[in-house]
Amino acid sequence: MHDKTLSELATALEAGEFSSRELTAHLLARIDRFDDDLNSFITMTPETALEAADRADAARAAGKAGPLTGVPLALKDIFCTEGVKTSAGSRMLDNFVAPYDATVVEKLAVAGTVSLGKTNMDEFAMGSSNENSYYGPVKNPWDPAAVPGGSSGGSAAAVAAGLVPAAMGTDTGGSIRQPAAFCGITGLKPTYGRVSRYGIIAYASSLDQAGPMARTAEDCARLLGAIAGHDLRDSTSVARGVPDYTGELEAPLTGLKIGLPREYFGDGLDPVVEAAVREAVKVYESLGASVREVSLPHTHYAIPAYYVIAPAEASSNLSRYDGVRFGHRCDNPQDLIDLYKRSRAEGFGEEVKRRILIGTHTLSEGFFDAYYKKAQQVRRLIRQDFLDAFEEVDVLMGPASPTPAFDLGANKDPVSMYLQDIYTIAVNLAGIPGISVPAGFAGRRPVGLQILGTHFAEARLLNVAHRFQQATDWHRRRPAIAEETV
Ligand SMILES: NC(=O)C[C@H](N)C(=O)O
Repeated sequence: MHDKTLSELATALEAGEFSSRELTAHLLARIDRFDDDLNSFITMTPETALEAADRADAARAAGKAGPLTGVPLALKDIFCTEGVKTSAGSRMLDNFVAPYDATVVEKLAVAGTVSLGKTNMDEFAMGSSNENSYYGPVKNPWDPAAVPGGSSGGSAAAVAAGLVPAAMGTDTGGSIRQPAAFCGITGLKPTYGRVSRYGIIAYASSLDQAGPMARTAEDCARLLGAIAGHDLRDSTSVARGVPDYTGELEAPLTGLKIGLPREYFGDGLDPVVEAAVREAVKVYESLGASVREVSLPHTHYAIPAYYVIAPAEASSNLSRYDGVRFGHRCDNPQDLIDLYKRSRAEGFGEEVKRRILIGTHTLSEGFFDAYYKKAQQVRRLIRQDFLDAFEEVDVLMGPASPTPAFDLGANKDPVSMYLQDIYTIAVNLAGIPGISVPAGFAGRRPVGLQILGTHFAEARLLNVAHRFQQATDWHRRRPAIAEETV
């Protein structure tokens, strides 16, 4: 069963080949068997999963099943789930049981999906390797010496290893697309405002966006349809109808105009990654697309602008963890200041502290204009680069990451880790959608092709990705662990 994609599982459930309970029990057994080593889950919820599976089977028997009824999945541990620990990968929230469901969680439950548990992640989504988790690093299912990417590394690894057909991630600067690329799966970051952020633990509120991670674009289309939409509880969610994202998957690509940003093929790009991306572009030409070079001239400002804006917003969002209301509280505080100081010193990890310090500094009096305001101005220029490019072409293509998955422990210096985000973070600054699809290998390690579209062009991106997956089989390749039986 675990060799099937989410869409294939939905069809099999509908045909009565097996029940949701059987499928759920099978995947829970796989997680039990393989995840001690992989470490892709922080919390498993087997009892509630089996109950949800039974409800799904009952709904189907009563003729009330929808397209996702009974389909198992997992949630990054950043989505609040009522009655379940929601840690954000941090010691600070190790004791936090969310009192309510995030909108995404609620919508997935209404759609009849079955959550198996909460996946590992970089602490508060800060990282590109999953090495910043309080719960330890996650291994890449393709190669245990490699990282799975981050921050949604647990979600990506769980899908690649065949523990779940899909998982939810969040992407502030690449956290869905880069781990998807490193683990050889498909990951979509929707337009900012497409999916409600209500109940998602906030990192950088003007950049955070949730999206699906699965094996195929078709699977992502089904899931996006279930989670997208306006939400009165998130004022940044956009009041705009949700199209049927599966409806346009098959549209032919004749006449599609592809732009290759010159800046995405420069220094620092691994030649094997570049070759895979260029091969993928040739596949598109054979499908009737035309290709031209374009320029996104402010690309090199994206990392500095992001690493001012994201820490600034994080320093403000993370000020709520004070040891008073919830989260980690130090033992025997002497007074209020001691309580704040020690609770925060003990609860946060190193990278989170670094970003709080940077963010607090850039927002402080005398520095705000020089850093934060300037970064916001640069952000506008970056957004304009994309809008100009989309006047000329329909989609942009390039690598999701400059290298394939790197070795655990290889990027100890924070700046070299930040440089990993070179091709993904401008997309968040601009608010546009992006998808990473499997496009080859560098040795055993997968390579991702990133496809970008203008605001709310998700249906087009999914169509472009789906057609590629009909013409190639990279997304069908599986690591040895996914072939192993329990
Ligand atoms: N959260 C993300 O999208 C990952 C990014 N590397 C960051 O650390 O901010």
